[in-house]
Amino acid sequence: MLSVQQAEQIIANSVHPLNPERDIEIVDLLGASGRILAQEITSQLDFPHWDNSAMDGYAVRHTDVAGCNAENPAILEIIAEIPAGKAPQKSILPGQAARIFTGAMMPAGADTVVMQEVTQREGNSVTILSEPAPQAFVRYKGSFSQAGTPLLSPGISIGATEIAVLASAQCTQIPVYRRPVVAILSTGDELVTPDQPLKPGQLVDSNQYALATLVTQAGAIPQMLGIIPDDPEQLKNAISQALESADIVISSGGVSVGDYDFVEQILSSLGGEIHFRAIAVKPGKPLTFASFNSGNERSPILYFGLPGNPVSSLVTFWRFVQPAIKKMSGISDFWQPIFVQAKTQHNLKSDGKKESYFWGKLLLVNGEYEFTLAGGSQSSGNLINLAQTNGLAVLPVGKTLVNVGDLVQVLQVR
Ligand SMILES: Nc1nc2c(c(=O)[nH]1)N[C@H]1C(S)=C(S)[C@@H](COP(=O)(O)OP(=O)(O)OC[C@H]3O[C@@H](n4cnc5c(N)ncnc54)[C@H](O)[C@@H]3O)O[C@H]1N2
Ligand code: MOO
Ligand SMILES: [Mg+2]
Repeated sequence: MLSVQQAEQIIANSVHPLNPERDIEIVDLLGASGRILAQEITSQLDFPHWDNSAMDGYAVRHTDVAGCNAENPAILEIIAEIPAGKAPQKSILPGQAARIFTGAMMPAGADTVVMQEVTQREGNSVTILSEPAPQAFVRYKGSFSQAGTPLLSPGISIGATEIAVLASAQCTQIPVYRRPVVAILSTGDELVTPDQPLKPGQLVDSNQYALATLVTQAGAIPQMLGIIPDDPEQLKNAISQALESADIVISSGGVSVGDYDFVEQILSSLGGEIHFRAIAVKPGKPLTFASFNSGNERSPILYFGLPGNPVSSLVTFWRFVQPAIKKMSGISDFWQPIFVQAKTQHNLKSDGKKESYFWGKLLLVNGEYEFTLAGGSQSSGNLINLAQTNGLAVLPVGKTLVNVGDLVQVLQVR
């Protein structure tokens, strides 16, 4: 059977990131939050835009205050007052100073700011009681970034700090990648929507809602196609409809070896290339991955047939689908799953034949991660104790036991 790492590689090789020319949208500043930048941002502005003061105080010529102290102060004539937002009108000549405030433009002639706390003011003169360092408290034009220098690179995720840079650069129409569209369908005759009363043998379709939530969190647009019965004709129609409009299609259920598991045969009959239909992972063994060449300008459409068991479908989503969505979305870094090392608070046991995932809580305790196994059943059919978990501890193939207090790799989820 294929290893998790082989499956991961096959998926990564099949993902085509969105096209930075074709797959872009223009959004406004606040609309850029959480989006992926598609083009480099430069500015014709220097940062700071002009020499300005970092303190409330006095703009002086350093040569006028060199060597001064409380016993031997420098006394200067104040010839101007420069608040923030006003251009200075006068140059500072020897023996002169300007009253200046934080953020205000430095006047010509001055090269240093003396903070107000080491001065005494009397009418139009100021006494400097302590020598400042040359150029103290001046933020020089272009010293943070010069005009024409790239400010933001394509492929980054846009958050508050990037929005601050875009606003400062007066960039209000921002080219971002469109969000990938991910179609989601649930298969199973036993499934009903959450608002329907249950008849014997029926079960609520929880996967569709959990997967739609995770798709949104991954930065894509979920297209919920509902519950499709275990009927080859209806399933075929639903999947071919999903392939029309989506970049990625996710189904849950119908990928095992039962008489009502039709997903693989339908993918083949629709011309999909099946890359694998089982991997050595627990839970999630029957994960099925296929791609469809759309023939035209579009990149291949990826199909993930997730196992129906609720935990299996979420574990395989976190481990395999989420990185694929992120890589497709145009992000250049940080699309890979994040693993941390944690000290386990419980023994973790596996038969060593498959890479095994255990769900629980990852907590930072005194700067070190601890993993606490979720209480109750670790059955892939038990979604109840998956709530409020945020980590999946991983035992690789060949590892049958991790003892309490030993380190284990944990995949961060949520
Ligand atoms: N003879 C074998 N049987 C099974 C094997 C095997 O190797 N040999 N593998 C088991 C494993 S492991 C898994 S995982 C499941 C995968 O089954 P399917 O993907 O075919 O899924 P279904 O049979 O349709 O459903 C399985 C289970 O999950 C429930 N389910 C399905 N969809 C949803 C949904 N949208 N929301 C909530 N729950 C759902 C369904 O009712 C079943 O209980 O196969 C094993 N069998
Ligand atoms: O893979 Mo199944 O997911 O073990 O229940
Ligand atoms: Mg089945």
